[in-house]
Amino acid sequence: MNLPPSSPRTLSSIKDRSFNRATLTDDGIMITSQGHSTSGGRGDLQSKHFHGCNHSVSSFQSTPSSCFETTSLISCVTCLSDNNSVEHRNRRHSNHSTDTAGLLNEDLEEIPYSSVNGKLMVNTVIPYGRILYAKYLENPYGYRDSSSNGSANEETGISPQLEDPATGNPPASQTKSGDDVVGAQTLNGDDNRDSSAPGADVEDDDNYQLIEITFAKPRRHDVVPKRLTLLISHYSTSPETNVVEEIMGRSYKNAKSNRSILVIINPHGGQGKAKKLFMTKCRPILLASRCSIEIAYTKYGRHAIDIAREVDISKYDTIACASGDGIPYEVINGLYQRTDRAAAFNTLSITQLPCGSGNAMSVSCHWTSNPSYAALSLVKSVESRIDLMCCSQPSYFEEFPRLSFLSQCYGVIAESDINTEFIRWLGPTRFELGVAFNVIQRKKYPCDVWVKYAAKTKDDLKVHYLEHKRKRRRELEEEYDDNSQLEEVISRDSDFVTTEDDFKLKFPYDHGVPGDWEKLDSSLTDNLGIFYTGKMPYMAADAKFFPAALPNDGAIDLMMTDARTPVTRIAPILLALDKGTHVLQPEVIHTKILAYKIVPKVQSSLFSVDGERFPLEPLQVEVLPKICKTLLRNGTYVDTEFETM
Ligand SMILES: Nc1ncnc2c1ncn2[C@@H]1O[C@H](COP(=O)(O)OP(=O)(O)OP(=O)(O)O)[C@@H](O)[C@H]1O
Repeated sequence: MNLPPSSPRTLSSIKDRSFNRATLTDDGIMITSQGHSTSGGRGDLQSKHFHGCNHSVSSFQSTPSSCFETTSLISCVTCLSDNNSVEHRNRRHSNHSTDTAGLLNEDLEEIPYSSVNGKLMVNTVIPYGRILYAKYLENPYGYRDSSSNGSANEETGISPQLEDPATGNPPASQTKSGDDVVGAQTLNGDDNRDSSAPGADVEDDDNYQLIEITFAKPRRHDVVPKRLTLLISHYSTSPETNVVEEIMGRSYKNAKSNRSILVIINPHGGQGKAKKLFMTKCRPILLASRCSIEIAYTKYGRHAIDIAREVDISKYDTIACASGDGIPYEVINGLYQRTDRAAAFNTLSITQLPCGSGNAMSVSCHWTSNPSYAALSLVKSVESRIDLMCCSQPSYFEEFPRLSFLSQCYGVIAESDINTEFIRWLGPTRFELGVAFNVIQRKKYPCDVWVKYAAKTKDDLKVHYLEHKRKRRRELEEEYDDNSQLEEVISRDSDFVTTEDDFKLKFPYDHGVPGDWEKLDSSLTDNLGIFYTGKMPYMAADAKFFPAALPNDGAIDLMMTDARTPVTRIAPILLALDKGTHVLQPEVIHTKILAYKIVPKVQSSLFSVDGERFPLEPLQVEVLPKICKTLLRNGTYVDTEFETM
């Protein structure tokens, strides 16, 4: 428990008057008055740079209703919010003076951490979505933060103390004893501040408590943890309220705090950069949020299957794959092979920190391919249920079918994904080159396909999509405008319990194709170009292959093309992939299905399942509804804007 000072004694005798005062608003902690600055011109520095709010933009940070942003903007508070948001830029330019924006973004980025405790503009709001941790500070009366024992992991020796995000080292301001120095400011007033300076009004000190918050602050393309000490009025809640608990409650609304995470790092992932990306971009955010983390490195191909098969599920609530999409695929399959698999899927949320070359899971679930933003999303996300797909082929189904969370493909895309691995050094370009090469050749991949439809036509599909999406949105936003009810809805989703029955296949491979499945017209399947099924909207950072995919609508999205389609038509279709509008084109078949079987009729080719090579054998797949828990930012996939297409 994070207890306030045990006596209502005031801070009025504290000589130091340099802390900013703040209050809690619906959106975040708002600075209400400035402590006077004695830091040798920080204020000057701020005003000097007043005009330059230089935000960078990344296509996956566009989050109109993001929990990371504030909604009521008194100042340009989003400069402490999502600086990569297109929405943010628009609002900034329409609603606010760039002056204020420039101050917060530019200057705080250039100056050391301690300066965050200097003058912050009045009305600046630090959104709850950015607050990682709050605690009462030790004060001159000897009250100590009773909650600051953190969650250091004894086995790994990982300390929850903040580290330099760039190096992973403790910050220079940490004392040898391990006590945190609050920036350059201490309550005993030995920082040469002039307590009689203007702005040091003392009359209402009774109503303030000294609280340190740690928040995720934009720095260049990333977010990094920063500390800030504030005098926070408890009249912003009620005098009896524990302000720190109130801040933590609002900052982790619908999210689980203090996660216990097993991080699996593929050291070869992301062309060998995965470990460094995790250590420098993700770990500081997780530790600042008081998550406990243990790290396991994959030592050989498919090692993550063994790790997940053997992991002690009582120790963790989350497995975070600091990798590409290959490791989550292996983790899901390792869990599936356990005798206690239902318990494993009920206990653990499987998530990705995008440190690989293919990061579709993070783009879809955390709405970003940036590792630090994904770490922030991880700690703030809602535990949500997603459907998986169960794949059976003759060579392995009797031992264990394979679970797929992302996609299966055959034809042009499969060959471009897998058969271009020898030019891996080209990065994502290799895939695009492969597709272009195969499409120009108009290469055909004959096969037979049977499907069990969930929504057959494009009109049916739109209805299905809108019904499921609106149902969820209605639950979250309209019907449940009261917070307690909203929490009820969200917990209803995460409380869904997987049982062993949920793993039983409705359509076992050896039972043959059921009579109510439809065989697709052979004039199409004998000339197939692309066969692609998916459960997440993005297959890569700029490939919105399945704009109608939903986390748990109980259906798989299928798209197909005919290899005879003229190149002049197929080229614009492929070029529309970043917008997702390719599925609207008449040449593209787009449908929702519950299950399918595909029997290839070529001598040499392959299947790609979640980016892994699978044998050229008949493949039968069915959806397993809501079987897996993951972390979704705001409880949904990234918005694809499919309804407005
Ligand atoms: N130590 C290791 N040695 C060899 N292979 C490994 C090792 N660790 C993991 N792998 C394999 O690396 C593959 C790719 O992993 P991941 O998806 O994390 O990386 P990636 O950078 O996105 O690569 P890809 O471009 O292949 O998707 C997986 O099949 C996994 O089994």
